[in-house]
Amino acid sequence: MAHTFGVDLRGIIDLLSHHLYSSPRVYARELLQNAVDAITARRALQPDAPGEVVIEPADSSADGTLRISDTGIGLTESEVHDLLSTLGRTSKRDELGFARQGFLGQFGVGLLSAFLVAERVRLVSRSAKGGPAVRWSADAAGNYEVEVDDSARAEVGTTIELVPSRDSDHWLGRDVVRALVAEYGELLPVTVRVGDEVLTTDELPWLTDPMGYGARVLGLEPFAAIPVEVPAVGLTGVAYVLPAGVHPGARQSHRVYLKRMLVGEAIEGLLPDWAYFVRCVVDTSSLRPTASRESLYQDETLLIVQEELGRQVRDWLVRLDATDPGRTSALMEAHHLGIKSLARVDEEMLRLVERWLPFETTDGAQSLKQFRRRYGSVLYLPDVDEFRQLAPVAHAQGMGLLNAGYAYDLEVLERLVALDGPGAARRVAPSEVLAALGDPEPEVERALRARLGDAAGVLERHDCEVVPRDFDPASLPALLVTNAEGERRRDVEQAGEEADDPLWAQLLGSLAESAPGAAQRLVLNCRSPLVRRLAELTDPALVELTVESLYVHALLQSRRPMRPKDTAALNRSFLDLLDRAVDNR
Ligand SMILES: Nc1ncnc2c1ncn2[C@@H]1O[C@H](COP(=O)(O)OP(=O)(O)OP(=O)(O)O)[C@@H](O)[C@H]1O
Repeated sequence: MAHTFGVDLRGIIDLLSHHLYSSPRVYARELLQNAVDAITARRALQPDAPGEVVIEPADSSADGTLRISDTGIGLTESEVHDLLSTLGRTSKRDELGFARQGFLGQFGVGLLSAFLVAERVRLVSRSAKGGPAVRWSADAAGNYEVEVDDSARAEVGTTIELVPSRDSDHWLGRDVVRALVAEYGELLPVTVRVGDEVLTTDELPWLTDPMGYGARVLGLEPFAAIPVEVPAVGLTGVAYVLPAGVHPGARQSHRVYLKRMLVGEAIEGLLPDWAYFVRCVVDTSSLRPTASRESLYQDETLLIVQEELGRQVRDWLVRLDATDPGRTSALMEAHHLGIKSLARVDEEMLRLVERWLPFETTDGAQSLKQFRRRYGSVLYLPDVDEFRQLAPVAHAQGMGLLNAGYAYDLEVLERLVALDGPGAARRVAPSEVLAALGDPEPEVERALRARLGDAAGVLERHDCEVVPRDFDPASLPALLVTNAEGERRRDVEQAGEEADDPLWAQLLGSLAESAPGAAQRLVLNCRSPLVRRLAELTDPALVELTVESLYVHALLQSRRPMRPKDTAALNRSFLDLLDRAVDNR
């Protein structure tokens, strides 16, 4: 024997309220949507039919119920039985089950959302197709009654009445209803009134005053408003470029209308990730909403839209560059991360970055283009600290260096090389910068080396070898340079010192020993008066103290993290120097 499923309506309402919709507030949207759809259906039969929705909030009606009336197509008695009393039944799908063009609804569950705030829903309707007026009344337990009553209503259309459930009065009061209708329905193509107040506007506000509207919905003055459209999905709107201060990790949140009904104001996925500094406001006729109607279905079509909108923003950037260079440079500075990330794969964006984006260089902030013009090729260091350490030295020798230590810098420069050839940019090793430094006067070097015998213990303790050189600025006495291998060895050594397990410490120790030569080079500047005086010292203890102090100072300058051994050296040398200074008074 065949049976049909029994459905527990309370269970379904609980499911909707707790798991599908984010808040009972959606009841207002669902009722509005049904009213607008009914008007759309009627206009298909009678193009000149009136189109108006009127809402009477519960606190202004005599019996404390909320009423929403429309001049839509209405329902016949058999439609009431068929559509209102069967879950999932809808008039908005065709025989094949596809959502019908022009309608907002499609699932056949929206009316149930009325039970999120009402204990009883009553409907009175007269169909444009003829037949007597009907009444339908249902409670949240799933009991309903239908009654033909031709005197119930004279005009074609429908009135729905909600009897508030316990603790839900505030959802049906004027202030909340007004706010909800304005939020969801402001742009609907029919007149919607709450009491006497019309809440809909005829024009799309982003067409009449794009910047003003942007400031209103974003809460800040946009940098620019770019008109966008994707005709294939009936999408039109504006992409707002935000002013400085958006975090690249910020979630995208776009304001999306579907057939002029608000889906949400924090919809994701409308633009590619790189465009994190752009917020869209769009209306679309055919992107798919999820069943809660609070977000968009992440399907192939949305991906195509994402790509197309990304392209339009990018084209705008290129056009801006041609027409308003000042603004382009301001924009680049505000949103360089997103634009750089796009430049990795897009040649025109790369050229924009090359022309406009300021990089830190030994000649101050400069664009790649300026820098190339001056030096021919871009010599860069891929590490911010290394750059900061070597920049003053390189600059004093007339060598141009660029800091490529920030996100996407390396990839941008590699792409520049791929397009313009190997001469465009090249990574330099710190040793190359050192090679550009001059040799010291032989007698100064000889005297210095003779003194350094007294500091052998200190140098060994810090795995450091001294290289005397002659360079500007003379005020900089020492420079500490590490190679990657040396850095690794320092790490292994430190791990060995901290390891509890002796076997592990031994293994780490043997790894550290395997690399030949000292891990660090302390480049002493023989032009510095301090280093010259070091060469003339006679007290071995003072030589040791001076070398260790120079080492610690150079380490601090290099901004590398201090290890426990380094902190101990800093304390020791500082206190010893202080001691001597006080003694010499
Ligand atoms: N105001 C109204 N005027 C005329 N018919 C209505 C009205 N409200 C609801 N209906 C009918 O009841 C059906 C069920 O409505 P319901 O809101 O549950 O689902 P839907 O609008 O079809 O889809 P969705 O779940 O996506 O909202 C509708 O398809 C429509 O035929």
